[in-house]
Amino acid sequence: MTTTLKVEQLNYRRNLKKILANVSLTLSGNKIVGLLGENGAGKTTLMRLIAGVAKNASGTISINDETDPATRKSLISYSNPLGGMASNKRISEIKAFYQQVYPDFDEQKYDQMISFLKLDETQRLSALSKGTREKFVISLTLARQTSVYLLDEPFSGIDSMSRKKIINSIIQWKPVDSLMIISDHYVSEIAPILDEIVVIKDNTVAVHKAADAIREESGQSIEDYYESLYGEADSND
Ligand SMILES: Nc1ncnc2c1ncn2[C@@H]1O[C@H](COP(=O)(O)OP(=O)(O)OP(=O)(O)O)[C@@H](O)[C@H]1O
Repeated sequence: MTTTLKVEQLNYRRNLKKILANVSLTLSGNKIVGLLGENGAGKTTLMRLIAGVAKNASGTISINDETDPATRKSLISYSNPLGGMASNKRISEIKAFYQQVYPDFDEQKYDQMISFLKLDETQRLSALSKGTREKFVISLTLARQTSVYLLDEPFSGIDSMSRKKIINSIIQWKPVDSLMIISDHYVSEIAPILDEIVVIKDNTVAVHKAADAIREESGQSIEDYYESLYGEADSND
């Protein structure tokens, strides 16, 4: 079944500060969507709201017309940064925990990924470098077989060679008919795998376009187009 994620009239404040306003977005089909925006634009917040980790927003979020938060959660694999895990836990123990909690966890796929990413399962969380920890989070997130994947800056600490390797492999790890949303500041690196672009600017969705349409209509690369949104006068927004 093709996945449809619908966000309607989402408004979210934190400590009285407006973070997201009137966010409406429909993403549908077997796609990889780039979620772009400056630091503090609200990308993580939007992912956390979609994933049901952040609460108390007004508006509705549905996946395949399912709005119930618990059902929605079961359809989403979110790249949780493992902040709640005890740092003395080994990779193998955290994987076992994921397997227990998520019936959709595909062990074979996980094994393929940790071998591809050369992770040592005996290492403790506290001993992992930033990049290695991110590789582990990517493996855990993509090992689940879900309708929606939310990858929040998954490669920020990963060295450039591994990053390219992972980006090139994401298409084969992503289940057919699933929807994947990736936020990243390395726009030129992820651009080749993106089907659509969503830009969060001034607390809302400023752009939602197909990547090919951007290239054809503007004659620019995704990165140049994205940067041009900030170079021009705000009267264009
Ligand atoms: N725990 C928090 N308490 C108060 N405000 C917060 C908190 N976390 C985020 N915010 C605010 O919410 C806004 C959006 O932050 P968010 O982390 O969603 O941005 P982002 O687009 O993901 O940024 P980045 O690219 O730097 O990761 C920012 O103004 C930020 O200051």
